[in-house]
Amino acid sequence: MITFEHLTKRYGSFTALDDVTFTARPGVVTGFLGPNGAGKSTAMRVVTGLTPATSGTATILGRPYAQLSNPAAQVGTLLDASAQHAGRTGREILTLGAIAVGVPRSRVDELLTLVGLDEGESRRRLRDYSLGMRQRLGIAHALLGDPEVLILDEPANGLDPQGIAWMRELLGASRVRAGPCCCPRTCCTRCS
Ligand SMILES: Nc1ncnc2c1ncn2[C@@H]1O[C@H](COP(=O)(O)OP(=O)(O)OP(=O)(O)O)[C@@H](O)[C@H]1O
Repeated sequence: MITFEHLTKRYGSFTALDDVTFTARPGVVTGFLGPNGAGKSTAMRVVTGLTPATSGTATILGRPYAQLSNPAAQVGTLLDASAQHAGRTGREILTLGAIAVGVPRSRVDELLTLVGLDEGESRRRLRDYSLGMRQRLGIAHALLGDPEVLILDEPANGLDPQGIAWMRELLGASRVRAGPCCCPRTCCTRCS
């Protein structure tokens, strides 16, 4: 569960978040929608402790991120798929992550398979990855500790259609669809 209570974030005189209150419930995929500049990424940065709030609170599983007892097993984040050392290979990045959070190296192989980065691709450097490959690696990184909560900022950005379908499956989107689809297009994935 993620909870925002009266969260406000100001950059100087500019208000990026203004008194935001909501709860993202467990077992549900909660989409965070809004126009460019609405403050979506800012909210995710605040709840993951990367940016301090001006006022109000943001908690994960009832605690601020910094007070989580075992953060990797509690929350996985993908906020910027390119925010890794560009000279490291995908496998090196995941292996370093696995060491940092204390999970076995076998988890790296499991996740590389899960996200579809095969042996050849996992040995290429991040700077040579496409955006979609970076996203896949970032998702693997977020899943390292098998966390209870996932916070993903535009995770489908750069994924091909097959990748988007895979992402929907991964997030269990089919389990949380509410109501019948009213889309008149036969190509709509909700109708198929
Ligand atoms: N470090 C910063 N300093 C000043 N202003 C910032 C900073 N970070 C974000 N902002 C501003 O806060 C507002 C919200 O930005 P944010 O990146 O959270 O929006 P967003 O909803 O994620 O947008 P997008 O859909 O384009 O990704 C924007 O107007 C942005 O310019």
